[in-house]
Amino acid sequence: MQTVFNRIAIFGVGLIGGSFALALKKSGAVRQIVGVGRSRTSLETAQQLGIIDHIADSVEEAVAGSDLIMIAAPVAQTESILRAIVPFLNAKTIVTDAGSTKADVVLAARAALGNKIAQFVPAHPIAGRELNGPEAALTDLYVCKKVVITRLPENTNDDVAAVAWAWQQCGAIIHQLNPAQHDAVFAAVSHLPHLLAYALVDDVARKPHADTLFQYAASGFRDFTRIAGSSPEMWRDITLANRVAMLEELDSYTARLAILREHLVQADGAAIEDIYSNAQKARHNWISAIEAAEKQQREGGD
Ligand SMILES: NC(=O)C1=CN([C@@H]2O[C@H](COP(=O)(O)OP(=O)(O)OC[C@H]3O[C@@H](n4cnc5c(N)ncnc54)[C@H](O)[C@@H]3O)[C@@H](O)[C@H]2O)C=CC1
Ligand SMILES: O=C(O)C(=O)Cc1ccc(O)cc1
Repeated sequence: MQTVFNRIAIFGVGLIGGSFALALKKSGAVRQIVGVGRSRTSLETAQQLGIIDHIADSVEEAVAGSDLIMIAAPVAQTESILRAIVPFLNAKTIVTDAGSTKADVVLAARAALGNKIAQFVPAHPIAGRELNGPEAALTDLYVCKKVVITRLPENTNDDVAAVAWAWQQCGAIIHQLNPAQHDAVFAAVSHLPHLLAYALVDDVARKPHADTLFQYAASGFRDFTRIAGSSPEMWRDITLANRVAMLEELDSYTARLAILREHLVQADGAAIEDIYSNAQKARHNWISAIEAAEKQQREGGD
């Protein structure tokens, strides 16, 4: 059984790092949280909001006295953050992350940490929203949400258990995948949908009559494009980091669109309805499965 963390350092105190901090504080799983970031103003906001107890004056100060380090910055920052950390890393300190992609993060960690790689336990909370920064952080963001740990062969069971325990204190449910499986899954159900939402809003916004279109856009457009309100920097990094898997999903989706387009050219209502019905049935089944799992979770079953 893991004991309470004495001190956790969070690199990137935004939505994800901030929500992790708030949830751990609420559960009593940590004594002190230290924030490190690239924007002083944002760290001061995090401190005023009670998310972090202290703003680190240096990476050395943040790292040397912490038993857990969480990296919750855009994924392309991972290698430079780890390179800054490594000279001060104690043998017992565990480093983890919350990045939305995993194969690139593991490569970055191997390059930066070298023979300290066993101390890095990669993870990804499957929870979030389209808002960013410490103001968007929520204490309950991770309650009943999945966290995927993509453990490395070098990780010890104790270190993986400690990271899992921290997320469980936030209310999360732990899953495990390998990094390639992880990136293939999230290319399909998270990364591609974000690209599509951005593309649709960009397309509409560039039309000469965009104002009229936005004036009449209703809740369907709002639902479909909510995630296009997300951080462009974060999603640029995810898109580039997972480009191979995303290209595969984009090709598959483009092929489906081409089929649908041909049915439209042919005014083939039966074929269009067949695709729509298949999608409607699959979505209903998916929602029912989620609701059943949530009910079981609420009722404490397993
Ligand atoms: N937004 C979401 O819904 C989810 C995001 N993630 C992942 O979590 C990570 C953080 O995302 P958010 O919290 O949403 O973004 P955010 O924009 O709310 O927070 C990121 C923070 O990192 C800081 N930062 C940037 N570069 C840094 C550096 N070199 N050193 C230290 N701090 C730095 C920024 O100033 C900002 O405060 C990303 O890797 C993202 O892929 C994972 C699950 C969900
Ligand atoms: O806003 C939403 O609905 C999301 O999809 C949040 C999200 C964004 C990135 C992730 O890696 C995981 C979850």
